[in-house]
Amino acid sequence: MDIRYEVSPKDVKRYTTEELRESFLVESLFKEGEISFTYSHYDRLVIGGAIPTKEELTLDAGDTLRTEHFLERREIAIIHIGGGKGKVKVNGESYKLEKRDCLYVGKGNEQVTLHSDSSADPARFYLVSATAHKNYPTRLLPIAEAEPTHLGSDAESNNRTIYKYVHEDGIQSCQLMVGMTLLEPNNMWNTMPAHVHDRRMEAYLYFDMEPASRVFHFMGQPNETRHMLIENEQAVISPPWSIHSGVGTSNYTFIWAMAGENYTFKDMDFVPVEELK
Ligand SMILES: O=C(O)C(=O)C[C@H](O)C(=O)CO
Ligand SMILES: [Zn+2]
Repeated sequence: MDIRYEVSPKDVKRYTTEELRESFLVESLFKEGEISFTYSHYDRLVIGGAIPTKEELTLDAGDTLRTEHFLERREIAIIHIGGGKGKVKVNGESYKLEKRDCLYVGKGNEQVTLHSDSSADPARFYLVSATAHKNYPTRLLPIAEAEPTHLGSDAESNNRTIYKYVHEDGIQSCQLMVGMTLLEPNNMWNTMPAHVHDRRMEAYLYFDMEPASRVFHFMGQPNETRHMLIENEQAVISPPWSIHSGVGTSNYTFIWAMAGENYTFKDMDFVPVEELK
């Protein structure tokens, strides 16, 4: 597993572009026939990408977790982000996923495998996992059943729809909160005005982008902002002390996931634009 350690905001003030990217950007999560994981020491969130082709792919604790199986002390959300139809089997029970559907699998499930219906058009799965203390039931939430919240405006170029999957009023979990935000065409900004939530870290996966499109992802303490250039299907680890906002050269979709102290989506400290530096 790719390991990312926590770093102090004091040190980040002096980071070069390369150092910022080494600490916070996950460049290649999606490889055919593999599951790739990145382990962040911020709240021990693990993010991953999987593209099963002919063979199924199995969630495996590897040497990093030092547990018998991946979900021995963890919970996971698996979101289908593109490609053909796929399936996730949990202890032999099969769940069908199409684009934007989310499956939550609780602590203690020993056997989790990922499958594509067609190896010529494989499914692309994003995985996000946090530590867990008890089992919550496995639950599939197809996008058609997820509740949309519309935010922003054309005037602010941030007309977008948020679908919450795993949260206090949705799929129940120990600490994982997960959702997806879609920007309307001609709308490029997410999460501006920006916010921090020192109680929770967050990870963003940007996708649905053309190969030549980029998102300028803004991070850092509100009075010391930095940015990183993000390509399609790349992820950002956002420390609890950092803003997480972006503007694209075109519209895009992103999956946000949080873990940490509280389980309150609305717990955000907004920063007026005039105060950003
Ligand atoms: O579009 C947005 O705004 C978001 O999706 C923001 C994230 O949900 C977030 O940062 C939650 O803390
Ligand atoms: Zn946030």
